[in-house]
Amino acid sequence: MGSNLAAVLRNELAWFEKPENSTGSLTSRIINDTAMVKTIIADRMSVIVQCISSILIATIVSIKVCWRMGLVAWAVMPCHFIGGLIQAKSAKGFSGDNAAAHSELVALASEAAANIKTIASFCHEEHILKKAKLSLEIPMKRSRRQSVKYGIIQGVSICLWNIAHAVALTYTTVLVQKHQATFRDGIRSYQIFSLTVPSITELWTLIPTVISAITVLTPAFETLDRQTEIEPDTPEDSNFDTIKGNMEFQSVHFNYPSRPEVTILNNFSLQIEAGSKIALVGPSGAGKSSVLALLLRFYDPREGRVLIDGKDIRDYNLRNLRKQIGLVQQEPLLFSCSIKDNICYGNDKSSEAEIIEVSREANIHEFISNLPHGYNTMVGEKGCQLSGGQKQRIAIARTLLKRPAIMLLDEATSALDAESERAVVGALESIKDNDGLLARTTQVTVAHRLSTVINSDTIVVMDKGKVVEIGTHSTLVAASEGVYSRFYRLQSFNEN
Ligand SMILES: Nc1ncnc2c1ncn2[C@@H]1O[C@H](COP(=O)(O)OP(=O)(O)OP(=O)(O)O)[C@@H](O)[C@H]1O
Repeated sequence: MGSNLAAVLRNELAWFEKPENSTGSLTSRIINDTAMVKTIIADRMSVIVQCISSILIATIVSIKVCWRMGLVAWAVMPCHFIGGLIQAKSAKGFSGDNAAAHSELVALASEAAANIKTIASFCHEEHILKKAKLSLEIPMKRSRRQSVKYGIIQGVSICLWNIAHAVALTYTTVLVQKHQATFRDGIRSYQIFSLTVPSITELWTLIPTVISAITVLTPAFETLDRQTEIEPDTPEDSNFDTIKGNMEFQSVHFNYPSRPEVTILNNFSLQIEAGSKIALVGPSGAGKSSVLALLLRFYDPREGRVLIDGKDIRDYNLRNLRKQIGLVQQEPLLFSCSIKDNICYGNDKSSEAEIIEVSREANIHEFISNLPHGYNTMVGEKGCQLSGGQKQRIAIARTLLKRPAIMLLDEATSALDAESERAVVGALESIKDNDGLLARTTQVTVAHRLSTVINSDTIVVMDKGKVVEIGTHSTLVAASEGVYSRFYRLQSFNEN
C-alpha cells in the first residue's frame, strides 16, 4: 500500500490529468489492489502450500502401499490439469471486468461527493444515479454471460475429475483381479488417492484466482514501474544554495500534454529581477496561470527554457527548488485538520509565535482568535467550514510561513473584501525571504482586479500566450489605445 501510494505521488502533474488517473479511479485502484494483494499473499498462498504438501505426502504413501496405484494417481493428473486450465482461462476475463466496473463506479461516487453542492443546486441526483446504473449495465450483461460460461466450464472440469476417479477405481479392480495387489492395499491406495483429490481440485481452483488477481494487479505493477517524466529527486543536490529569485523565460513554447494541439505559450519571453514585484494581467485563457505552473515545473515547456538565477529549471533538484517557492491559488484547498496544522503544513517545526505572526500578516489572526477552539478549530473536508476569503487568508499564512524566495499568487486575494485585500497585499509587499537576504521576496501576481496590481514594479499584459504590453501602471495607463488602459477604464467605470 505504502509503495503503491509513493509510486502514485511521484508522478508528474500531467499524469494526474489523464482520465484513467482521476481521483476516484486512483482511490478504487489503491483499495482494490491492496485487498487483492492481501488475498493472494495472506490467504491463497498458504492454502496453495498446504495443498502441494498434502499431494506430495499422499503420493509417497500411496506409492509405498501399492506403487502401481501411486503411478495411476499421477497418470490421471492431466485430467485435473486440463480441468484447472479451462477454469483459469475462463476466470481471467471475469475478475478484470468486475474491477473495471467497480473503478468506474467509485470514480463517479467520489466526483459526486466532491461536487455535492453543484449537484444539489441543479437537482442532478437522479442523473448521477442513472449514470451509475449505466456504468454497471455493460459489465453486468458481460458478467451474466460469463457466469453461464463459467458454470458450463465448471461442469466440464468436474466431469474430467470424475473420469479420473473412475479410471483409478477401475484400475484398482483390475489389479486385485490380476493378484498384483491385495484387496486391502488396493482399497487403501485408492482411498489415499481419493483423499488427495480435494487438494488437487482446490489447487486448480486457486490457481485461476491467482491468475485473475495478477490481471487485476497489472495496472498496479504498471504504476509501480512507471518512470515519472519530471523526476523530483535528480540531480541530487546536497549543496543547494538558496535562490535569489531572478527568473527568465527564453522563447518558451508550451502546450499541456493532455491537449497537445493547443499552443498555450507562444514564443513567450520575460525577465523578472530578484526582489521585484511582477503582475500578470490579461483576458481569461491568456496563459497567466500556465506561466506560474512552468515556474514550479509542474510541466516542462515544449521549446525554450525557463531559468532561475540563470540556471535552467531542469537542472535543479526539484524538491529543493519548490521548497523555496510559495504558491497561493484562487481556490486553495485546505486539509481536513485544524487551522494550526493547515498553516504549519510543510513547516512542522514552526513555533506558535511564528504561526501567529504570519496569521496577522494574512489578516486572519483576529478571526481565528475569536473561534471557540482558536487555532485548534477543525476546518472540515477541503476547509468546507470556512468562507472562500478565510480559506484564502489561511493559505496565504501557510505560504508566508515558508518565507519563500519566490512567491506566486494566482488570484490569491480575489475572494477578499477591498479592505482585507489592501491589508494582505500590503503585508505581502513587505515580506522577506527565509534568510532575510533580499529586501523583499520576488513576487509574481496573477490578478484580474487591477487594484491588486497597481503598485507592482512591472505589469505584464498577456494575450493568447504572448506578452502584448509591459510597463508600470502609469506608463501603461498613459498609452490610451493600449489593452491595459482599456481594461483599467472598464474596471474604473464599473467601480464608479
Ligand atoms: N491542465 C490543463 N490541461 C489542458 N489545458 C489547460 C489546462 N490548464 C489550462 N488549460 C488551458 O490553457 C489555457 C490557458 O490557461 P491559463 O489558466 O494559463 O489562463 P489564465 O490566463 O490564467 O486564465 P484565467 O484568467 O481564466 O485564470 C486555457 O485555454 C485553458 O483552457
